[in-house]
Amino acid sequence: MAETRALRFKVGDRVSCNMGSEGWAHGKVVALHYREDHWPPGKEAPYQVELDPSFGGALIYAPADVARVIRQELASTFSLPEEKDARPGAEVVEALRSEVARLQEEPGVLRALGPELMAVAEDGAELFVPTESTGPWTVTLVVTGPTGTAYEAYLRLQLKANSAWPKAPAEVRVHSWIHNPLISKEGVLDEAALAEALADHSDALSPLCRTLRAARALLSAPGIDEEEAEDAAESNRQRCEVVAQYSHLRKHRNLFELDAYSAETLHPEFWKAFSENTAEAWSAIMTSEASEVYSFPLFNRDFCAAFIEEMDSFHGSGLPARRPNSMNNYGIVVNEIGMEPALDQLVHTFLQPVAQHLFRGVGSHVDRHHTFVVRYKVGEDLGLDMHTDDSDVTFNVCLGKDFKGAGLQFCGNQGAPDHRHASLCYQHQLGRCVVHRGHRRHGADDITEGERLNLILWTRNIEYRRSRYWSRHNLQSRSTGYQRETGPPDKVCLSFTHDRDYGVFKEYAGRTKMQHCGKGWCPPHHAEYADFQAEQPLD
Ligand SMILES: O=C(O)CCC(=O)C(=O)O
Ligand SMILES: [Fe+2]
Repeated sequence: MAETRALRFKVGDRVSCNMGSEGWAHGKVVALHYREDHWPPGKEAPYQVELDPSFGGALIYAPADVARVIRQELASTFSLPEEKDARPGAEVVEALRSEVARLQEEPGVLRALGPELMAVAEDGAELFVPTESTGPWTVTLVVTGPTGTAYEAYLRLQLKANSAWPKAPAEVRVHSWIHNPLISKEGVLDEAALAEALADHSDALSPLCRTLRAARALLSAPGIDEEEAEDAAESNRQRCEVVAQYSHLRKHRNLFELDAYSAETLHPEFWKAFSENTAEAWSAIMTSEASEVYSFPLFNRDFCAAFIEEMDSFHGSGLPARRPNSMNNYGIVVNEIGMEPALDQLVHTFLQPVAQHLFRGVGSHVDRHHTFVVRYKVGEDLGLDMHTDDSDVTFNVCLGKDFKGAGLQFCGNQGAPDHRHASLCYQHQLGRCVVHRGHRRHGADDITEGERLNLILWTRNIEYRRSRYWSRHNLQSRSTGYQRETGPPDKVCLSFTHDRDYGVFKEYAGRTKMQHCGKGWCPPHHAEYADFQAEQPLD
């Protein structure tokens, strides 16, 4: 018989279960060593869990006793501790400040910044503006991972502490896009695993230092599921390998450096607004293109040309590139070729204030960013089907080259009655950035001449995603998140990938009919407009 390990929970314990794309659902353990009749002999699940009525009340089972699958119930919010544990804000700030100063001495720490009061935080359902007395605060760390492991390279971490610090441990967010089974899709290091790891480090260390050591140790821990941990480490190793190999082939070394973005590379108007950093200065460089779509000058000409040369050089190197998404065959995820430190600076220093100015709340805080270059050319990818981005705020900068066509079509917000109605056709301009919410339906018209490269930054805000606002626009809430459409869609807003009525209004191009006809899901049945007609699937 296989060796049995003690289970972490007992009957009656409150737990949170990982429901995949639907997030975490709360409930209580109702049975241990659970089995279903049709399971082969020997198969069992460690726990049966009854979900709370607010999560549907179903009986489910947890397939593994690991923190990624089932963990102690999460507090409803991490921003504000229980009242009895809260300390005066000034004390917490002082404690964090002196710990940050000491962290600079810690091996592997390249930079330690903060504490900084968060510009926005969630209290479980709502977003609120923290104050110096409530917190929470963040400390940002740029570190190298554990030496000799697949996580050795540059890492950007953000520690979020509330006013019960250090009694309440910090939440650790890994902004770098590394593969690790203990890091959630949004980049949060598993809370239960962190609590266990903290216990392994001496409490004589300062609490921040202890948190950092525990976090680093966890990244390279074999994990409970060794195979998964090894797969993640391998994919990380491959990424580091590409970064290392390309580091010898870089054409413009400055594009990869921490201070790549400066008065020399940014557009002078942008630099002026950034230096002044007032609402008036930002407003002065913004063009309102349509409701919630803005554009502004970001890069200067020479910088765009250098960026393009770098992309051409990477393509020419023959090194493997990870593609940004399934719709894009020629794009490159630039974080994975070694540009991450530079792009972190672009996002967190320069684009964050823009997002805050344009989209207060959702744009007030940025965690991870997924950044890539897309390339369109006659004979290659021509355009991009209508879609929404898995981002909260998207920045899209045109790098060149010369081209015709390729308008960026905007429709409505996902799930809104007018989400398939046209609102804007934006024409890209060299060095100019268009910025919009990720849930806005948009797509790129085909290029008719030349070649186009754009730098796209998808930014995410965990605070926003934990609040009630997120589920309204969340891709997964197709059942509830869609309101009835007001009428038939505009042709330009149709998506051959997603829509059920594409073929009713438009001819499919080439092979897309075989791939997509009759396979769409949009609009969901309850949101169909009057006299809706779905296309006929192919036989
Ligand atoms: O090609 C463009 O300008 C749009 C690209 C885009 O929307 C995306 O990659 O998400
Ligand atoms: Fe997009």
